[in-house]
Amino acid sequence: MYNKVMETVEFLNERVEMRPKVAIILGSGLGDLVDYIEEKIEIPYEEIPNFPVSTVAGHAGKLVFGKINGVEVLAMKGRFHYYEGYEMKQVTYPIYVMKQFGIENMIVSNAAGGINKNFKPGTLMLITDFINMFGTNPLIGKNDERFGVRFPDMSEAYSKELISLAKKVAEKNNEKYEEGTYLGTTGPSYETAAEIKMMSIMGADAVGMSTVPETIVANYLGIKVLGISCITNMATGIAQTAHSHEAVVDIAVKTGERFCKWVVDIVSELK
Ligand SMILES: O=P(O)(O)O[C@@H]1C[C@H](O)[C@@H](CO)O1
Ligand code: HPA
Repeated sequence: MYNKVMETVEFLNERVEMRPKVAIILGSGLGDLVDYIEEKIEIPYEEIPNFPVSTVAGHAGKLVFGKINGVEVLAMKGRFHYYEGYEMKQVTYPIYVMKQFGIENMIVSNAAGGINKNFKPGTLMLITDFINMFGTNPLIGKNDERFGVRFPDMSEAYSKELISLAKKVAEKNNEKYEEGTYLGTTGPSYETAAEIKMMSIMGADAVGMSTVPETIVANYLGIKVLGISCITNMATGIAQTAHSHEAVVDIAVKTGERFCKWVVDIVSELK
């Protein structure tokens, strides 16, 4: 895997001159953030050696390099989900590439179902911790010490420093947010009411089908992570309405402007 990652990095080094230290992974319906990126260089995943290709509606599938208020960034418009049939090593492959490319801070976002009854569709939730319910871990397999240690610490899965920056920025700009624990599960079926009841007892505030594998690998590699969930619907049993991915994307797009403004303000402070 190490050689494959280096081959991908070499390709990117040849294609772009920028050397961003900040990466942003855009969740379902949140891809409009790329409109805030200037001096864009876009590379579709299919052109990138060894990169998987995204198959989900609402996920475009390209790397976007550029600047936000003068800060160089690398955005992933379209991520890889375990339920698409990828191996965990494929789902998290871009994070390995980011690390070798020089990324130090990663902002990871998602659309999620709200379990905390104080939330409503359109709530932006700062992720303070995760619960891994994928039933597997992206680091399973022989460990390559060039990447990280066998038993990585997860006591600060989401960087306290980045969380406090995000809060400071939100308070300064009157941006409303909540905080909570994100529970990641495989999907692709949405949860049953009984599962949501269990997840609530376990301490989850929101549920989704991504983010946890990327966060585990980023921590393993020594990349600081900030996570933001866009609550697109109340989870099964909390709201009595049936779910659809179209409705999830619709609410994410509608919340997108507030999400983008917050992320732009955070990135601008990461000079
Ligand atoms: O990529 P994210 O986590 O934002 O996408 C969520 C989870 C599923 O992929 C999909 C369900 O509607 O949206
Ligand atoms: O209710 C949900 N469950 C799982 N993933 C989701 N992504 C958006 N909403 C949801």
